Amino acid sequence: MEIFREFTFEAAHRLPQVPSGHKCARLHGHSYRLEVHVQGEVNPTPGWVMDFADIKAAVKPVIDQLDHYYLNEVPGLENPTSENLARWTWNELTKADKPLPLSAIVVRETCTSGCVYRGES
Ligand SMILES: Nc1nc2c(c(=O)[nH]1)N=C([C@H](O)[C@H](O)COP(=O)(O)OP(=O)(O)OP(=O)(O)O)CN2
Ligand SMILES: [Zn+2]
Repeated sequence: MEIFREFTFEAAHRLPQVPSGHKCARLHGHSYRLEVHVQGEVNPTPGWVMDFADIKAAVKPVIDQLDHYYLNEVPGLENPTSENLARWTWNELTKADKPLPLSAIVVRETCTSGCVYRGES
């Protein structure tokens, strides 16, 4: 079964590789929403795949690197598209001592735009 927890953070960015005149080349900000999806068997005793609190604890160091930062200055996020942010988040989470069994990372920049990353290269 797959479970997820949603996180929010505020951050500024600009997209340095967009064509000349594109609005996203200008500095602007988003109230980002980040979903971390985890997959596993349901342990019958607690009745859950994993405690949501354990997902929150694992993701906190990642959110701490993003919230109220200028994403272009975060190492590895020099071109902070949703796609690159999703892949970067996945890579950060898999570097942990006890990595989460990730199944997807969802990044939403706005209410209507976002990206789903499932670990593909
Ligand atoms: N594939 C991607 N396309 C775009 C990305 C991205 O990360 N991946 N990012 C942007 C910009 O960051 C932009 O701020 C968000 O784009 P958009 O959905 O166009 O946002 P708006 O709120 O400005 O949309 P409107 O409905 O047109 O007002 C752009 N593209
Ligand atoms: Zn943007």
